[in-house]
Amino acid sequence: MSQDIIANHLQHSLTALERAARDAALLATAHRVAATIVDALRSGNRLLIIGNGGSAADAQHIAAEIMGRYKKERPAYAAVALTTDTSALTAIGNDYSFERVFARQVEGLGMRGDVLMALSTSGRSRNILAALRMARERGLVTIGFTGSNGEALRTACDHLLVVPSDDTPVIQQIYMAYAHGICDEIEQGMMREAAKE
Ligand SMILES: O=C(CO)[C@@H](O)[C@H](O)[C@H](O)[C@H](O)COP(=O)(O)O
Ligand SMILES: [Zn+2]
Repeated sequence: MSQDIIANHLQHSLTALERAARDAALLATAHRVAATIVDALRSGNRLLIIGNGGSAADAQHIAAEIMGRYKKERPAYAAVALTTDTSALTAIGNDYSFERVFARQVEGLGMRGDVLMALSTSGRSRNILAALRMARERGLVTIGFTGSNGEALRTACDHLLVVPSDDTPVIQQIYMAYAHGICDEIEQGMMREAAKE
């Protein structure tokens, strides 16, 4: 092992990313996730995305790819990160509890057929689990992105993408690599379907 902390991080990330890229089950889940989101968007439903910390930033990043554009010029698709409204987050956190910050927004905004995408490296964040339970109650499709210790999310999610790492930053990097691939597939899938109309 080299003394170079940054080089070590890159090497460790690369090894985990190579493992993730070769994982056929993971790739199959990612294709199902993209197809699920295309179905929902084409039906006029929305993609809601949640996460804490770095994953809150990732939630916003993914929503921006879908609402803005990934690579191609096309109409906007309905995606929103529930991590951005500081008034809602502080009011709900203050008046109820931090555990409710996403569940309450899912209760208010989520409609049957919408998709909730939950990013949690540990799979144990209580506000994420509470939001997934609320999503089920409201008839949303639930998608989880997590790391190898995130099996707690399994029963709460219709589709669970488990990245083969237990290191929080590396999990985030790999699920963003998958998320970019999924955004590409969503954009191409939506444009293909629109061209048939
Ligand atoms: O970005 C990082 C670490 O890389 C942190 O901000 C990290 O996201 C936070 O500790 C989160 O609270 C972790 O939550 P989760 O992924 O376990 O649900
Ligand atoms: Zn991070």
